[in-house]
Amino acid sequence: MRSLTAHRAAALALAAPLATVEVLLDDAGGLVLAEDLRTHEPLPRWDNSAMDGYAVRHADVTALPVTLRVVADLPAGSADEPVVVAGSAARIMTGAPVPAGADTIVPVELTDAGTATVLVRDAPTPGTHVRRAGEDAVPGDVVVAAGTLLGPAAIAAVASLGHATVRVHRRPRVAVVSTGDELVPPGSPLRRGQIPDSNSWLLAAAVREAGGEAVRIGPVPDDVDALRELLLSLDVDAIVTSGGVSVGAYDVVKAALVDQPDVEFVAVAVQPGKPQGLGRLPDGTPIYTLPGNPVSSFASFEMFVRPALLRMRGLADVERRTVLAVADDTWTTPPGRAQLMPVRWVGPDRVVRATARGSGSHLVARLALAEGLAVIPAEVSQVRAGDPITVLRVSP
Ligand SMILES: Nc1nc2c(c(=O)[nH]1)N[C@H]1C(S)=C(S)[C@@H](COP(=O)(O)OP(=O)(O)OC[C@H]3O[C@@H](n4cnc5c(N)ncnc54)[C@H](O)[C@@H]3O)O[C@H]1N2
Ligand code: MOO
Repeated sequence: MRSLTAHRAAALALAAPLATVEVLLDDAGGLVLAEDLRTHEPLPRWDNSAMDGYAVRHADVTALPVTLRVVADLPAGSADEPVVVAGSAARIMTGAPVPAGADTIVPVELTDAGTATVLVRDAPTPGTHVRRAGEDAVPGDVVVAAGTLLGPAAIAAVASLGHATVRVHRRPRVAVVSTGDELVPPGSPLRRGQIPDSNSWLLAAAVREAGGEAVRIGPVPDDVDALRELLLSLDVDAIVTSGGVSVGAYDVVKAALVDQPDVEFVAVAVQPGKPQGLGRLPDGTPIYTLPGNPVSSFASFEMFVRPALLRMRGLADVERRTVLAVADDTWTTPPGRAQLMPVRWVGPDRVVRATARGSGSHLVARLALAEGLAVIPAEVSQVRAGDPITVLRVSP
């Protein structure tokens, strides 16, 4: 059996950052920047006021109180260029350029708020409340680096540089194909033996949550030739299938792809998720064939597909944040296989199994309780209450 780590590496190796496109800033959220954005100007661009008040020469406000002549009125956005000479002040609002001659801002609260003259009752130390040009960034600084996920803060930084568009990696378009003659779309009546297809919905939602665009196909019947034709006709960046990869008489995905030279089927030392396939179709499209049991599909997507999609988006860090938690529960794990146990939090750092039935790969209803996936190494045979365990956080 192949180790969990080795199969993760093989899955990731199939992925590369996708081509880049220029998008409007309004459409950039959640995409990954494809180029370093440097500033050519100091940021802030000029010294400006941090307070509504008066721009003064500090030498004029050492003996207090003092009355100064108001020589200008400077709202934010003012293009005026007054000069503050001895005995004068400029009324100034937060964000307006500090006029020549002035070196200190006196907040309005320390004055009589006059407009022709101003009585300054108290004053801060020299230079106070002046936001200096270049204190955020200086010309040549990389402000937003290639590979940055464009969240609200990064988009603000891009906008502050004055860019209306950005070059980003395309989102992966991912086809999700669920297979199995027993499956019908949710909402359809069920005859004996049939169940609703939940995996194509699970995987499509997981693709979207990983920042991809999902093309949900299915459920498709166990027809080897039709499935092969379908898989080879898809024009997408990656394909994820569910079901049909173990050793059953009707394992359609395996049968449809067994002749593909660049697709391999392996047993991975992990529970759930043992039977796996991956590789490339003749046109180079990466394909991940996940086992059909719903918890296996969930855990396999998390382990093998999600990191690959993140890499296609242009991210360098493709790992989930892990939490070192304490088990508040006791369970056994399969010998010689890593275990991926759905867990939920019962305290800030304490977790229990999402369901007392554990990591059974068919427990799709109780999967809804999972907030994390505990990764128990293959060499551990039992988790006891109080043991430290590593948990991937799969919900916010
Ligand atoms: N003799 C053996 N049998 C099995 C082995 C084995 O090593 N030897 N491995 C078991 C393990 S582990 C897994 S995992 C499953 C994987 O099987 P497949 O990937 O071939 O999946 P199917 O047989 O198609 O389905 C398994 C199970 O999951 C249900 N299913 C499938 N697709 C969906 C879907 N879209 N939505 C909801 N549920 C789905 C399906 O009805 C089956 O109950 O094989 C074991 N067997
Ligand atoms: O590996 Mo299967 O995914 O245990 O049920």
